Amino acid sequence: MAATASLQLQERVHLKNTLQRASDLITLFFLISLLCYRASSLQSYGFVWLVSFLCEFWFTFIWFIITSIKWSPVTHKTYPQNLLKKFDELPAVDVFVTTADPKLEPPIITVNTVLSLLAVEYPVEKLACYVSDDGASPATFYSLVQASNFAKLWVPFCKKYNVRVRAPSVYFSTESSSSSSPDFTKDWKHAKDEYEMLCQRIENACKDVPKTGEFTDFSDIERGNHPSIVKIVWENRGNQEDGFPHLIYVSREKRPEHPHHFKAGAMNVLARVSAVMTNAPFMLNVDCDMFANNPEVVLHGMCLLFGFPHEIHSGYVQAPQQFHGGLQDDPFGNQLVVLQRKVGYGIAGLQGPFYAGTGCFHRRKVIYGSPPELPHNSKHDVLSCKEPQQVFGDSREFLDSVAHIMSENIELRSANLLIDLSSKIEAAKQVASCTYEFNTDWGKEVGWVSGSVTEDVETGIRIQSMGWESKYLTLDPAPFLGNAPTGGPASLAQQKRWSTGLLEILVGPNSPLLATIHKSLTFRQFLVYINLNVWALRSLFELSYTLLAPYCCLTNSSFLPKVGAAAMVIPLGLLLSYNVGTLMEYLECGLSVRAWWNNQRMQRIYALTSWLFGFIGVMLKKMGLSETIFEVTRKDQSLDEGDVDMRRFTFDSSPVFVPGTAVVLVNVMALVVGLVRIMVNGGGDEGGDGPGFGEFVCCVWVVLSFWPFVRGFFGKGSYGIPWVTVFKAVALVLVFLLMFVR
Ligand SMILES: O=c1ccn([C@@H]2O[C@H](COP(=O)(O)OP(=O)(O)O[C@H]3O[C@H](CO)[C@@H](O)[C@H](O)[C@H]3O)[C@@H](O)[C@H]2O)c(=O)[nH]1
Ligand SMILES: [Mn+2]
Repeated sequence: MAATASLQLQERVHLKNTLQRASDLITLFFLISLLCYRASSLQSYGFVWLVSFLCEFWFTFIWFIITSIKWSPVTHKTYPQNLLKKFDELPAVDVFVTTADPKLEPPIITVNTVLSLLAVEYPVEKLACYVSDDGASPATFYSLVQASNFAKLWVPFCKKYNVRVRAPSVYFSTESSSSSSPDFTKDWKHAKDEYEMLCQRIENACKDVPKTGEFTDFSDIERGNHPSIVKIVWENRGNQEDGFPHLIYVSREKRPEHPHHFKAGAMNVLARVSAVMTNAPFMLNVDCDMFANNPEVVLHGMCLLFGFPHEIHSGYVQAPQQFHGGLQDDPFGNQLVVLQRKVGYGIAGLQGPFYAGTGCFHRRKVIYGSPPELPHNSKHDVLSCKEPQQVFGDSREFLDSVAHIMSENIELRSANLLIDLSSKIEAAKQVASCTYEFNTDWGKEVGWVSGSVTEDVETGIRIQSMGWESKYLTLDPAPFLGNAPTGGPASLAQQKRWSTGLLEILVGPNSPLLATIHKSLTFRQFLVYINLNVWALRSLFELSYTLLAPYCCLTNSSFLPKVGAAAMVIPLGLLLSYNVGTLMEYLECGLSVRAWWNNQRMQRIYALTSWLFGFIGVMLKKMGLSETIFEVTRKDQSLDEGDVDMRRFTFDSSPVFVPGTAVVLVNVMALVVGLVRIMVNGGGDEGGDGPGFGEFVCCVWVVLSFWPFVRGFFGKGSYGIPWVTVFKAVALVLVFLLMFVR
């Protein structure tokens, strides 16, 4: 190995963004002007002015952070062809897939992800795929067994014909066999027929689960109360020509009296189970719906792990969360395209992307808490002051595996993965037990950090605060593609979980603030995390600001300059520069004006629904009144582009819809009252202290942003806002009127 050290594996490319900077600065200029205007006349106005000032101060603060994050975008080009020239042998990678609920996450989705991973371009004896099933579902296990049978045909087929998308459901929905060689047509047809049969069998198994043989482990168990189940679905013994990687099913022990820490808990079990079995120095983790969309993805990942003079530069390699089958114009504002392009590349130029929970390559030793080796760092700090079993738990097999991983240069030393897996099952079950982590550092200094519902970001902070940088793996075609939620309830629930978890981090032991002061998180990376961590807090300012204009209309006052006044230039300039600036970003990324608007309005909706509940949830948790839980997002199997209904906002009776409904009611009411008053008494911009053009524009803007809710008042079934929600919203509106408008 390391024969030709000069061969480049990656290249850092700076992206030009002069226009972007100018546009962001203009908006910042208007924001600051607005603050100065408020500050200069704070005395002469009352309460409304003060609230406006505080909100605008907050918006300026956030905009300053965003401008700073986006300032110097970079991307890294990767050269996998050099990898193969540079190293005689590639390092081993353990691949982790998590699933939690066969109803919300149909097994066929997991199967497609697993098949795409088994078929990647990488030496098969260097890969092992572990599936964690928190649902302890025999249907999921059965599906994996069936999938491994299909893989015997699918993996060679993909490699023989260099198939580009190796998730069969996606491949067969887009490719056809026409105009190809007769050989290919025959093989294609065969693979397609077999895949359809696989789907059929899996569908049947989901209805009527087998209970004999291998499946007896699943009989008479509850998903929250059962022993560890570890099963080797497929063992690659290295004796077949067209082999494919090991496939192992893991369902960790669960008992009602022990907390299981949701996904963080599942990841930690995967880390340990894989350690006692194959112990690869690298791990790749994906969610069950995130298939490998680029067959060379692991090679590209290795380029970023090995492409730098010092490993400190790539503690982990994160691919962006990209989605497939997205609805046209992004009606739920969750495809994150512009965010990844503008903010993502910006972060890539700082300490590196935050860990997003899926599509990420990790170094095992980093997950185990190893700081980067620097002259002033004593090696393996964690290990130096405590006994290994206090840190890692007391499985002998596991401790041996740790010692091996922590030893010098293991990452490139060839590991023999062709071991007898079945001899490791007992050790694996032990480390998958629900008491294994007691009195150890797991979930704290070692492994995935548990305690917040965004374990991903928190784990990333922990890693970066040791000084590690991370790298952003962007490829064309995209490295991985997942499933973005659709409909109101699922989208709002996901945003609620994110905002909850992010705020939990801010006030927890891994707060980026502490990490910057006491550890090695850089200042601008701190800004990256602050921007994320305060989502829930943003809701308070957005809510206040949303209520300002209706308040003014109802109380015959104003918070914006009048049309004739010179100061009106400021809010007008801000409105223009912000909207034109953000619209340009969407157009630049090849998206439509509609997509821009949908994202704008969904941001307002998320802020006043999900993020607000995130804030309340964290407050309740801090007061000890409730716990935050990880609600799994429903994964839709097929998104039909032409289906208008999929794009429409849906509701259920969840309280999360109440504030949005109330906001619409207040704003509509304010518009009516304000207009009637002007018609009767005159006023508006010409005279008096009453609301003018500015306030009316604000009310209309809010109503347009909440258009899905406006439609919801008239919709039927899940398209309509349930009556209970409307009643609760009316009650809130009454409270608002009684408190502020007398
Ligand atoms: O108790 C649990 C709960 C969830 N999961 C798995 O976690 C993954 C993510 O769950 P999902 O419902 O899809 O959440 P998303 O909001 O789509 O996930 C994003 O946000 C999460 C943090 O909130 C990260 O963990 C994910 O990686 C990231 O993709 C899925 O594979 C689940 O099967 C478990 O294994 N055990
Ligand atoms: Mn997901």
